[in-house]
Parts: sequence; structure tokens; C-alpha cells
Amino acid sequence: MQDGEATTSSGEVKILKDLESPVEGRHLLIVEDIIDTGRTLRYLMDLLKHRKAASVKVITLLDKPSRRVIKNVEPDYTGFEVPNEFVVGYGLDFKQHYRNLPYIGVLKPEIYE
Ligand SMILES: O=P(O)(O)OC[C@H]1O[C@H](OP(=O)(O)OP(=O)(O)O)[C@H](O)[C@@H]1O
Ligand SMILES: Nc1nc2[nH]cnc2c(=O)[nH]1
Repeated sequence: MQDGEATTSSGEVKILKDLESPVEGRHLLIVEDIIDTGRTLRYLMDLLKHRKAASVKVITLLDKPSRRVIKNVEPDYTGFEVPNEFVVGYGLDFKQHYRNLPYIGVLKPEIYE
């Protein structure tokens, strides 16, 4: 939940579209594409706890643990760990480009520097 325009997180998490039904008493699975600083996940976990979810688990396609700022949020299930490089494809964008790539690639730094 960054601003979608950069390769570094703004640090601010904003909800653009909220859930349409209550989560109280429900067992939830958050499906993420990537976990980076952990700020998005921390925000969501706190929000869903506040809304009294019965349990919350997290699955992510990619995890970049070397970038973690928030220490006590970890996915329950991880597809792949990735190094500290900016990845695109499979839904992951850079300035709304490359989302549709049918593979995950590393964006060359000269594209965004
Ligand atoms: O661990 P964090 O540092 O919080 O980063 C992870 C978040 O960043 C990405 O979202 P992004 O803001 O790029 O939005 P998008 O999924 O709509 O492209 C990704 O989908 C995660 O939600
Ligand atoms: N597209 C994309 N979004 C991210 N959000 C946090 N890390 C990344 C990344 O490597 N690529």
C-alpha cells in the first residue's frame, strides 16, 4: 500500500477500498504479493484485531526479509524469499508498468535511478 509511483515505501498506509462485510469472529487469510518493510501487514493485523477477527494468517508470494522495518510481523506461508532488489511482474508494478508480465523480474536500477 505504497503510492505506486516509487521503489521505496512512503511509510504511509492508506486504505483505498475497505472490506464490505464485518470480520468479527471470522478466521481470515491475508493474501499478499510481497512483504517488504512490514508496515502494510502491521497496519492490517492491528486493524483486523481491532475489528475482532477470530484469527488472521498471512500468505505471501514474495518476502523481502532484509528490508523489514517492523520486526514482529511475519508471514505464515511464503512462496519465495527475494533479495533486496525491486521486482516486477505477476501483479507487481513500477509506476503501473510491468504488472502483466507473466514472470517475476528484477527491475534494472537504471530504470528507476
Ligand atoms: O511491507 P511494505 O513495505 O508495507 O510493502 C508491501 C506492500 O507494498 C505493495 O503494495 P503497493 O503499495 O506497491 O500497492 P499495489 O499493491 O497497489 O501496487 C504490496 O502489495 C504490499 O501491500
Ligand atoms: N513492485 C514492487 N512493489 C514492491 N513493494 C515493496 N517491494 C516491492 C518490489 O520489490 N516491487
